[in-house]
Amino acid sequence: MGGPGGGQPRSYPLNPNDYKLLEEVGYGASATVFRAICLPFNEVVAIKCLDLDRCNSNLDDIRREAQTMSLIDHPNVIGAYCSFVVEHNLWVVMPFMAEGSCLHLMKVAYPDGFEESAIASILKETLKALEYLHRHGHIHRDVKAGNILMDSNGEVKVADFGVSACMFDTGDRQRSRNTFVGTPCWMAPEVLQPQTGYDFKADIWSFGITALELAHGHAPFSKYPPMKVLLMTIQNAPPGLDYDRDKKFSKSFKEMVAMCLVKDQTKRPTAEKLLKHTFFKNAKPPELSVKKLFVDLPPLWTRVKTLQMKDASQLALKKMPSAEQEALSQSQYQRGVSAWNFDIEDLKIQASLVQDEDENEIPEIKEQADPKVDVRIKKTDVSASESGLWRSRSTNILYSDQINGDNKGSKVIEDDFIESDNQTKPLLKKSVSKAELSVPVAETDISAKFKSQPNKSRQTQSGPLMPGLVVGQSTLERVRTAERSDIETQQPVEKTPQVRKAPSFSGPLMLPTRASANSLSAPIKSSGGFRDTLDDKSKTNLVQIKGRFSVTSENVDLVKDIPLCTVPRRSSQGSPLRKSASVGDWIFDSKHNPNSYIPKEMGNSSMPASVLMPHLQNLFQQTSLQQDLIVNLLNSLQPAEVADVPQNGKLPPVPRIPENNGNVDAASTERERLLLTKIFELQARMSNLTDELTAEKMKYIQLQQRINMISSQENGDKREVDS
Ligand SMILES: Nc1ncnc2c1ncn2[C@@H]1O[C@H](COP(=O)(O)OP(=O)(O)OP(=O)(O)O)[C@@H](O)[C@H]1O
Repeated sequence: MGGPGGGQPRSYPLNPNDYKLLEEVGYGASATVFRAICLPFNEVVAIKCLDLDRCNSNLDDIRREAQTMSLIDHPNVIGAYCSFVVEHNLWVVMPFMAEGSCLHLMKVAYPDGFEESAIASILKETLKALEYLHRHGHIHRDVKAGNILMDSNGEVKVADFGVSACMFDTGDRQRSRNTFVGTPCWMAPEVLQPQTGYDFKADIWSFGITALELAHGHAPFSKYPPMKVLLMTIQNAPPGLDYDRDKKFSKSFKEMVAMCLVKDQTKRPTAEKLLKHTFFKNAKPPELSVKKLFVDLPPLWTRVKTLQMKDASQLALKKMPSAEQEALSQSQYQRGVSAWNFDIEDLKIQASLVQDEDENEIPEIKEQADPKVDVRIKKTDVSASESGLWRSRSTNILYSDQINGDNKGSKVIEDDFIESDNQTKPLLKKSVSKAELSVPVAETDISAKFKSQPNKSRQTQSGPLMPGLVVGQSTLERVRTAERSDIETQQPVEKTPQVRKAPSFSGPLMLPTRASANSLSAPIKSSGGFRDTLDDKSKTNLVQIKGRFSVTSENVDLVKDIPLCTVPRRSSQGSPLRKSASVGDWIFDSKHNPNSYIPKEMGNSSMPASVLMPHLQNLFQQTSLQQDLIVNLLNSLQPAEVADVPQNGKLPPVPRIPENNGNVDAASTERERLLLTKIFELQARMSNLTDELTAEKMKYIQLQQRINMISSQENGDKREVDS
């Protein structure tokens, strides 16, 4: 059978000299995509150049990934013809999609979105791809207009499934992804909530968001900072097509979007079911409705260049953010979101601190238009077996056990894949030897040229390398570099041709400490798909892994901030905790610290009730609040850990999370102990206060009795005097 997208199978050369790189046609967090010619076949292809320097995986891992990639074969999922290593880059050769991504197209020619007939066709093709992926146990997890590619005949393919995620999720890619443009607008609520777990229905949510993106030209909430978006996704009603504002769209379109954007994932339809919706039944073939979108447009590379220039000039005009904004941004990013590693309560606190100048406005800023609000929170770790699967025509191999989710050893099955339109057929046929699986490493002239050009040498951190041989490469500083952070927008535009500047990570969006990456392309499991290795830096900050999520030391900072041995004295106005749903309102005044401010006279039973009462009330209030705090702290732990918390004040053994295989126990011990110690302190404090309160209540009752006695005595005396 054919390669990706059908056609005759043929082995694409694995030597970079057999390809001529032409224009740059796209760029992502980790890669630059070029139009290229495969010289022996005289065929136009796309080559995605991924910088391996930013990948923590060794070559074996990469090789394994490349093998796994070869699973995918569907007309609506972009596959790879072959892949090979060129020095410190992985080149992935794939079909060239001449019209680029829907996002690019909207940015260039349809800022307010496409018309419904085009949307229906694009979405239908996308949904077919999702149905295929889900049926084979994979979640795309990055469905969005930027990952839907179109060819000039109207063909639609979903991209970015796999290699980039799996290659870069364990290390610097995290940093690059988190400082790169993008917002969490597409993420389903359950994905944002560590406790809930998620499955392939998360893609259906993202699909619904993508529908809105195609309808409006931008994703909902795209004008807001990421933390705000996260909170809005969790707390607000789901976005949708408005019956008044979106009059031009049909009822069935609105209905379809509403079905996808249901917060309860179990109530969302499967891709298969959704395909049967009237909206898709009536969709025209893409060659009729999509093809016409490109009429009169310049070629893709010209559009990409125009976009880069436009974005560059916008950035130049953009005001520098104030010092406060920068500080806030820095704090948000450092403490709130670390890739997928965040604590939702911390996030809420951080989000609540974001200025809300125009919260009620309809979001207008286009996706990726404002670098200040951009952060990518998405794919992180992808283990080999979980990764996206790109076909490698050079090997045409896949592992049956990978398909079946069986991890026992790699039984190799060979050759071509069965076209998946017939959804019931198995993916594979024959078998070949494992020895044939290796991804060749090309030691070539190009490698030498890369090495020999000092200004084109490898970049530090996240900047993908710009191969020196690229023809027609942009002469502008890559806008994407400038887009990555506010601080980067302040840097002068680099005019030097063919030199890619290493992106700065020192700006407001810098994430100096980051916990591990998490799997995003895991085979479908509702939760617990986590795992992978942690980079060194993250290990030191990792406190705990909760399902797929890690809690970093940043996450517990707020807990740490809470005074435990002394009653907190934060005012409701000044405390960063005051808006937190989890911590409650710290309304105490220092005057009411029970330790130091219970009047000595309290011990005196002759104290009048009117004096005693306010103190008792205050004590009671404090105790309740502290109880709340303890409950919240306990809630922030996994149930198993809560069960482990001893009642005798001794530290429990550090909880072991099954997924981490003990790898991070050592790293988490310190923080966990700290947290637990503080919980015990709070418990002890609460118990003391409860005792005090009980004692005071007793005194109060005694006082009342004495007052009653005295007053009845007085009344008796008075009556005697009167008589
Ligand atoms: N086969 C292709 N043909 C034409 N253009 C492509 C092709 N593949 C990718 N592109 C363009 O390059 C861009 C970046 O590609 P891709 O999304 O795969 O990179 P990435 O680094 O994985 O991005 P991301 O940051 O979304 O993870 C795409 O948005 C698209 O515009």
